[in-house]
Amino acid sequence: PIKSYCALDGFYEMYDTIGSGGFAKVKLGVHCLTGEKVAIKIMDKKQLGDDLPRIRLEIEAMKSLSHQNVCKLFQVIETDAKIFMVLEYCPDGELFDYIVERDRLTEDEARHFFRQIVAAVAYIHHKGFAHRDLKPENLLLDDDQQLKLIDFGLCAKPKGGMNSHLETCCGSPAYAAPELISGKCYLGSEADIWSMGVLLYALLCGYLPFDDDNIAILYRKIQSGVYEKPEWLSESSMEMLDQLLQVDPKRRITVAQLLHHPWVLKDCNPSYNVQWESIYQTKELDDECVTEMAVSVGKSRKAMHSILSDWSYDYNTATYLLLWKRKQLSKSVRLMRDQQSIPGTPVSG
Ligand SMILES: Cn1cc(Br)cc1C(=O)Nc1[nH]nc2c1CN(C(=O)N[C@H](CN1CCCC1)c1ccccc1)C21CC1
Repeated sequence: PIKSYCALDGFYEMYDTIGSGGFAKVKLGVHCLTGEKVAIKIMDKKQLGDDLPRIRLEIEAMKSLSHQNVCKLFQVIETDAKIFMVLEYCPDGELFDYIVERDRLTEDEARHFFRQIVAAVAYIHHKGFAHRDLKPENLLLDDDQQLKLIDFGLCAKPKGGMNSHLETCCGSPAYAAPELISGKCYLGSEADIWSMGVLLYALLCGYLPFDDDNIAILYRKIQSGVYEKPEWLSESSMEMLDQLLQVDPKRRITVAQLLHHPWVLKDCNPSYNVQWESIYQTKELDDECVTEMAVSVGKSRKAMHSILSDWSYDYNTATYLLLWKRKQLSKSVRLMRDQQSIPGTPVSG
């Protein structure tokens, strides 16, 4: 462990910084009770300034999201000066770097990733959220080529549901939908679909469909909807891109149609519908995990069950979710036992 933060002492061991953005940095951490690696996003409240509400929004959004392709929030720690978000660690970094290293992906590999992006977006839309900043930098790889969507700081949960319009122009210009950059009211879901088109183009081509150093020219290119179609694109890929990159949002494909689009489902066994449903039933707690936690602190299962049912995103929530993640990966559902607390256990070494 390197630098320690007293708020984390004894709960997490801190290691090096793996990412730093404007007002935050992300450090690799280890959750002491399970030994699982986590990514801890550390924000200084003073530096955040009036960005603080964005972080509150990101935290509330991530608390309600539990999906195999959405980066999981395990715990939130707030001190006078800082906010710590304990998040899922993705050891293989950003999809952005994965594409750059390979120039571009084959159609099959692009489809493998695009399917997961469709699943994640369908799920967050179903939960009433639009991400509004979909790009390869916000998609991380875990150690078995599974994508995890991150950075919900710009997401929107429209008051009137997913069919009510938004105004704020935000996100990264090259991925922004025409209606969003022309200052019109827009539907977050439709803007996300456009960004998925830009994302799919980046996967298949290795560069952006609309690009220019001059922002005004970039906007004109986006609003024209005209983009180059390199010769390595198949007919079906071009058709898929056309349906995503429709300038008129009403003519753009919807996420529901994407879920059973032939290009998305190609070479899939028929039963495999894109798993947009979350494989996590966050509601009922896993008995084996609850029991292991109860035993390790000498509480009854009933007492531990009611503590965990509050979902207070404290250390107990993190311990439960990390144990549960281990169980999903058929790893042992065991906690590090504090040697001293069990009488008669010889303290090793
Ligand atoms: C880059 N990298 C290389 C390896 Br190997 C692992 C990683 C890595 O970052 N893994 C990782 N696991 N979990 C996370 C990360 C990074 N990460 C992030 O949240 N990373 C974002 C990256 N954004 C993309 C565009 C702007 C910033 C970030 C946000 C604020 C400050 C710093 C970084 C989380 C916590 C969710």
